[in-house]
Amino acid sequence: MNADPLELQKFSELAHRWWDPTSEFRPLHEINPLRLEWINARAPLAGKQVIDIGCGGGILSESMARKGATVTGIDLGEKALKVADLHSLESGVQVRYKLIAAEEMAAQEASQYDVVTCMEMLEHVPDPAAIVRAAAALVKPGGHVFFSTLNRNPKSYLFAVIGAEYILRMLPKGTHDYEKFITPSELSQFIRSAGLEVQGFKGMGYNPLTKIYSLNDDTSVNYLVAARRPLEA
Ligand SMILES: C[S@@+](CC[C@H](N)C(=O)[O-])C[C@H]1O[C@@H](n2cnc3c(N)ncnc32)[C@H](O)[C@@H]1O
Repeated sequence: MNADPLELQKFSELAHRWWDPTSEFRPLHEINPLRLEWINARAPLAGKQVIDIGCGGGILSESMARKGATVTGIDLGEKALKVADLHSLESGVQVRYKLIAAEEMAAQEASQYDVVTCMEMLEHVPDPAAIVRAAAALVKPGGHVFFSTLNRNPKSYLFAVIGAEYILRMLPKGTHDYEKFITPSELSQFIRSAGLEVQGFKGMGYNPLTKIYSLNDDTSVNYLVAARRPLEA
């Protein structure tokens, strides 16, 4: 199984606070409108079949469903999925949540999705390239795949680990393991090896003075990447 039990446990222990915008999940709540609009601008979501890999409590999944997509969210965290299901019941926003590995879902539902998203998840798995391959298998020819993760360099260590976990205390200590961060060139290689085309990168920055996140062209810490499965000849 391509999963680290300790990583899953970390998110499980906090799962009941997933939808509390002042909790450890505050950064996900704050970046969500930015990533949602970025995705929706590249792949208008209304009417699309979407799968969200590593969906957690469903912050992105629900927001994509609100845009009119039919969304499936998958994760290996049982508690997070329970929270996601409960929240969907409360909000009335329908999402199909499933406890299943991305690789297994890819074997069951290959080429079924117009859009595949996998945000803030690759840096928590032992074999991120296998998740990228699963995403490539799930998307239809011509469909879109979006990833976000953390770059690996001294600046990202300083900002994403020391800054976010120890100085600003935005995230619990130990949330991120620097060794698992992925450079844009490594991720590009995973994407191309999986048969997808890289469409573009976007950086995401945080200003600790204004406490505001924004999208920019600086991919040195947090970044997103858009990819596409070529139309078959
Ligand atoms: C930082 S959270 C991101 C949640 C969501 N993608 C978002 O951005 O709002 C990471 C998620 O990845 C999930 N995860 C970690 N390892 C996984 C694996 N091997 N397969 C599926 N999900 C995994 C965790 O359970 C958690 O829900």
